[in-house]
Amino acid sequence: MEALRFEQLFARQWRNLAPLDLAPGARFNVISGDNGQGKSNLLEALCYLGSLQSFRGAPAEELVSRDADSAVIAAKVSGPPAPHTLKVRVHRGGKARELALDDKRPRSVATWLGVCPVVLFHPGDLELAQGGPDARRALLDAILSEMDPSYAATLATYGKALRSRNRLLREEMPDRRAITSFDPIVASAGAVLGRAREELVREIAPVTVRVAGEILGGEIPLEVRYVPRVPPSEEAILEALVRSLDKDLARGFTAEGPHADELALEVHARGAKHHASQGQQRTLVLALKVAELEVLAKRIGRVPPLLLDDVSSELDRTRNERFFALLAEMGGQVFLTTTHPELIRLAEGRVDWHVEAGRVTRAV
Ligand SMILES: Nc1ncnc2c1ncn2[C@@H]1O[C@H](COP(=O)(O)OP(=O)(O)OP(=O)(O)O)[C@@H](O)[C@H]1O
Repeated sequence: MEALRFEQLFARQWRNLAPLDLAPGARFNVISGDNGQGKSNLLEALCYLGSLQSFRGAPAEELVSRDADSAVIAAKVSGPPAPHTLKVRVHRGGKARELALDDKRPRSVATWLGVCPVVLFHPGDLELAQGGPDARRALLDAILSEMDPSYAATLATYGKALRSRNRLLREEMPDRRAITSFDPIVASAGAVLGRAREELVREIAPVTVRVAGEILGGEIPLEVRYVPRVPPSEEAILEALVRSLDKDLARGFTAEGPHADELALEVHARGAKHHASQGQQRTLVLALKVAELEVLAKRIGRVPPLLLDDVSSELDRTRNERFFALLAEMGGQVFLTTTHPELIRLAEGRVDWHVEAGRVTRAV
């Protein structure tokens, strides 16, 4: 399968980066440097070009260099069906960002997002194994929204209806009729979300288990399952909403529906949060990201770039080596940041970059 690749990256006034104009390697780009030098800022620029979001949740204000009013990042992207150029200008002070796709305003944000989707791992993703179900649901929703803009629209419809229903549940004199008027929309949108998530988990679960097994060097009894609160059918959700109305009124929120579904990650048949070692949790999260990459590649017919922030510090030496061996077998362009480039056991197709005080140079 062909890969989507960043062929040229340009940045001006982006965070602490000095003016940047570089031609990344087609396979592995190892970005090293001490703490606080700008490695993640570089990865954030690539991620923003692909997803129009900062993976640190930063507003535009923070992306612009402290002594500038606006920042520009741009890239040439190669890969089927055609090469493209992406250019974004973000401003300080609330002015809307400007997007140029092949030098023209894109027809929609969805058009832009379809050009070069990326898969990102950053240390905050450990929340997927160590935190509650919210982060895991959000991962499923993010993957599905990336693959299908209509999923994102259904998610927005569901969220809006749920918030309205919850607001009415909390009123001093709740109006049952008004509350239940939202049930059909919660049920129909909810069933679409639940079925799509169930299907996605059927695809990512075997990949996650296989990859985690490979990194851990053997079979561990690992399971990845979708556990819906209510079976994802319109009738079942509607029935559950009716059944729990009295309880919902007492608690002031809607208990039933896909907002309460779980993506269960289990080791030895117990939740990874409490029963997996830190190394196993990290492995599981990296394996989930590789699964995301594989599933996304299959759906869009191209391998998206993989961005790994500070991945070498997540695993011990042996597991690191196994992880990099696995990456070497997979196709596609990879960018990874590290403070210890010597720990990155990649021989072929490797280009090293060094970042110091925001200046990015080719390392030899
Ligand atoms: N808008 C901004 N303008 C100027 N400098 C900024 C801006 N935002 C962040 N920085 C600086 O960028 C640096 C952090 O860069 P970055 O997060 O990329 O570090 P890193 O090399 O990934 O480090 P670590 O290894 O610690 O993760 C800090 O020195 C910070 O002060």
